[in-house]
Parts: sequence; C-alpha cells; structure tokens
Amino acid sequence: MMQAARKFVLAINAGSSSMKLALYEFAGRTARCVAKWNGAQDDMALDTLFARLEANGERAPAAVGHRIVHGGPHHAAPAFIDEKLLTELEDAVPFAPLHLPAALAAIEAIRKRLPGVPQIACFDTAFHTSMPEKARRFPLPRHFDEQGVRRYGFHGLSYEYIVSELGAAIPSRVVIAHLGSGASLVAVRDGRSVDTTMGLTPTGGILMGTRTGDLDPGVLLHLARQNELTIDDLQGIVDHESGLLAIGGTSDMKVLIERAPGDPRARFAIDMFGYAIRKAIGALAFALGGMDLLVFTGGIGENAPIVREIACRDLDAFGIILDKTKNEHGRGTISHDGSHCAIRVIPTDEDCIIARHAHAWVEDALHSAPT
Ligand SMILES: Nc1ncnc2c1ncn2[C@@H]1O[C@H](COP(=O)(O)OP(=O)(O)O)[C@@H](O)[C@H]1O
Ligand SMILES: CC(=O)OP(=O)(O)O
Ligand SMILES: [Mg+2]
Repeated sequence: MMQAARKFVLAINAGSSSMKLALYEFAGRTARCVAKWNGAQDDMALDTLFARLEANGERAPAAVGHRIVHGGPHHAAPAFIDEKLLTELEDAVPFAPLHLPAALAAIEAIRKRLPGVPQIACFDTAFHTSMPEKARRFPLPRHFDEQGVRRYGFHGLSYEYIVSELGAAIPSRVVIAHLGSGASLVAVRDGRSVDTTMGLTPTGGILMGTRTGDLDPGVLLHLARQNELTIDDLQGIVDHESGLLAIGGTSDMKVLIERAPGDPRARFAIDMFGYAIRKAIGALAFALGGMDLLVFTGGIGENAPIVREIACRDLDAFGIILDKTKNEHGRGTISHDGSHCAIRVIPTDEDCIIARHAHAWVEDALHSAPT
C-alpha cells in the first residue's frame, strides 16, 4: 500500500497574553503534534522556532495557519492570506487591538523567513456566522450595522474543536464555557452557534482577567465626561485594568485560588467570576430552550474546580447538578448521576484546529491546481 505523503504544518496562536506555536505532522488527514512552544507576545518564540526549523530541514512547513481573532463581517471560512486580506486585517485592528497586532507581526515574520509558504487565516469569528439576526444585531441606528458594528463573537476555533471532539453524538442543545485569559460562552444548537456572550470586540461578555466584559454603556459616557478621559484612556481601563485584576488584585486565576484562603478580595473575585458565568449559562440555556450538555474548557474551565462549582451552584431545580468528587477530579463527565444536563470538562486545542484548516487548504489547492 502506498504511504500517505507526510506534511508539516505550523499553527500560530497569537493570544492576548501569549504567543503559542505548534508544529503538526500530517500523514493523510491524521495529525500529530510534534512540537509546541509557548512564549510571551514579545519574546523570541518565532526566532527560536526558525532556528529549530532550519536545523531540521525536513520539518519545513508546507503551510502556516494563524489564529486571527477578528475576521470582520465577510469571513465564514479560513482564507489564504494575500495582499487584499492583509489590508483587511490591518483595518480590523481597532476591533481586536489586544490580538491582531501580534498576529500581523507573525505573518510578516513568516513572509520574510519562509517566503512562498502559504499562510492561512483561521478566524475566531467564523464559527459564529451562523448566529441569527436577532442575536447578531445591536439595537443601534441601522447605518452602524452597515458599518459592521454588530455581535461577532470569539473563541470560535476553541468552540469548533469542542464540537468536533463531541462528534456525531453531539446533543442538540449545548452551552460551552471557554474560560481563559479571555472568556466567553456560546449557545450551540445542532453543532452551530446561535448566540454568544462576546460582541463586537473581545472586551464584551463576562468579566475576564483584565477586561470588564459588558458594562452599562452609560458607564463609559460617565467616565469619559467626569474624568475627561480620551478613547485610549478608556481602552486602557476596559481592556487592561479591569476584570479579575481590578476586583481581586491579579488577573491570574491560579494565583487568586492560591491566595483565596487568606485574602477576601481574591475570594470575592472568584465568586464574582463564577456568578457571571452562572448568569451567562442561564441566559444561553434559555435561549436554547433548555440545555442537554454544559462543557467547561480553557485554562480556567479545565483547571479550576471552584469556578465550575460556583458556576453550577444551586441549579438543582433546573436539573443541573455537579458531582462534587468528579468536579474536584476535573476530567471528563463531572455531573451527578441525577443531573438532567450532562456537565463535562473537555481540554480545548485551538492549535489543532488551525493546523487542520491550513492542511485542508493546502490539500484543496493541490487537487484544484491545473495539471
Ligand atoms: N491549575 C490551574 N488552576 C487554576 N487556574 C489555572 C490553572 N492553570 C491555568 N489557570 C488559569 O487559566 C488562565 C489562562 O487560561 P488560558 O486558556 O491558558 O489563557 P490564554 O487565553 O492566554 O490562552 C489563567 O487565569 C490561569 O491562571
Ligand atoms: C478572543 C479572546 O479573548 O482571546 P484570548 O482568550 O486568547 O485572549
Ligand atoms: Mg486563549
């Protein structure tokens, strides 16, 4: 039997607080992660990677996939990064200023170091293009909607991964809570997004490490007027100085949990975060008309039993019951046998989805190329 050709694909995930790189080897459609590097956005992660790639020529990637947090209104699928798309992404920077500049820098660096290697944009917003208009529209004058001011939703690559892990057996009504540095929840009906907590930008939704999440819009008007703040001042406040950091003294959930026994502020921040998640679960479960499965994922969702416990507390009346022991253990199904709604912890893997998309693009391009 002929062996499937082996190909290497590099996945780049420029998040708000880190740069994650992962090299995948594909044999046919089967992917295997062969190396991972994590670094701060501004460190030498890419340089280290290139040195290793050069030292090991056979691992030169056939394609590079990027997590692009904001795809604007027109991207429902991964896309080849050409000049036109680059310009679009540059124009979209104000929609995701914490994420897009790092992704654009990585695209540029790859162009210089690996010219000719196709780069594929994988959009966090794409998963949510299935949302109905009533979930997508903001109640603003129509011309703002025409300018693209609407709910996009994010963490779509993570949600896509969870949906693919659930496979054909996915229940009809699922709520997924992606809880990391950025955090959002999505309502999924029959495998497709129907509503989500984040909005135009990843600043919206529930409170996060350093971001406010949704605020009464009057708060921004009041702050700006009362303190004569500029737009940049406001952005610094809502994106960098708020959330868990403002409430609990650090944006890092692991540290908050360590401090909690002797630090009432840390305890309060954890409680407030769990409460925000519980409210969001309620809203999305009602939007779906019920919930068959609740999934926790992301650094906090996967590793912080106390957050899951608060998020599911006192919901017995709705048939949502955690099993205390299973929750502490934190792997697989964590709902009580008597719970109507299954509750699961599923580790996410955005890099794997990025690599799969970039690989699929290369395969399509090969098969559609004139012979
Ligand atoms: N063992 C742990 N216990 C509690 N929180 C954790 C643990 N490990 C990671 N976290 C939290 O997960 C968050 C980071 O999530 P992650 O999904 O890795 O973020 P990013 O969005 O940067 O990829 C941080 O708040 C971190 O403290
Ligand atoms: C969209 C978003 O908030 O991403 P991250 O969690 O990686 O910051
Ligand atoms: Mg993340």
